[in-house]
Amino acid sequence: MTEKVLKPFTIDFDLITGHSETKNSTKRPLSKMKGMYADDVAFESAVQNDDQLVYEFYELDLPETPGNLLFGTSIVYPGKVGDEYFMTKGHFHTILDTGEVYYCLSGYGAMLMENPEGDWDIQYFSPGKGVYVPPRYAHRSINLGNDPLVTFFTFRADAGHDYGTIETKGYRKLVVERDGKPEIIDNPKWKE
Ligand SMILES: O=P(O)(O)OC[C@H]1O[C@](O)(CO)[C@@H](O)[C@@H]1O
Ligand SMILES: [Fe+2]
Repeated sequence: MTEKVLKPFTIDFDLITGHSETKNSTKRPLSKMKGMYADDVAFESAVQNDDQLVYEFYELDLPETPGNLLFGTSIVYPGKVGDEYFMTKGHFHTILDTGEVYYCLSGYGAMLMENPEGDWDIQYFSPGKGVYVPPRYAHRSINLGNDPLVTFFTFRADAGHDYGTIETKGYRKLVVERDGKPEIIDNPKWKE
């Protein structure tokens, strides 16, 4: 079978909201994030209450081959579960040796990263900041502000997503609000 030749194309993403008027986003409400927040009681009551939309992202339907790049915007809404800020699930890439670039369009937040060797890091997003996620690092965007955190991302199209590791082990660190400010703490649920 011959591969379809991909033609150049252009897509719109709003610089503030991150939304496209021509594409559909994938939506993750709280109920899709069971077990990911430290406070299970606060989580269950928030799901029962209004099951808020935590984040959504645009990922284009491109062939997942090594030469292609997946790209789009990610929008994490402001909010908390207990004292833990709204965040994405986070993932490793199935091809672990994959880097990814994020560029912040609007809002304020952070990218929390950790690798299988036990190193972890946090980099902060504000408009105009580009964050590099090196190969081997799981990554999770966290909204630390009062407005949506909007980023543009791109990575190799064949990288794949590995959620299993994060779902079973969690992240080593959490970002919670203490005295009105973000603080990084050890995740009480983290398993070696
Ligand atoms: O995989 P998660 O943590 O649900 O977040 C999805 C985000 O990650 C990406 O896969 C980019 O790494 C985007 O498609 C999207 O912004
Ligand atoms: Fe990624």
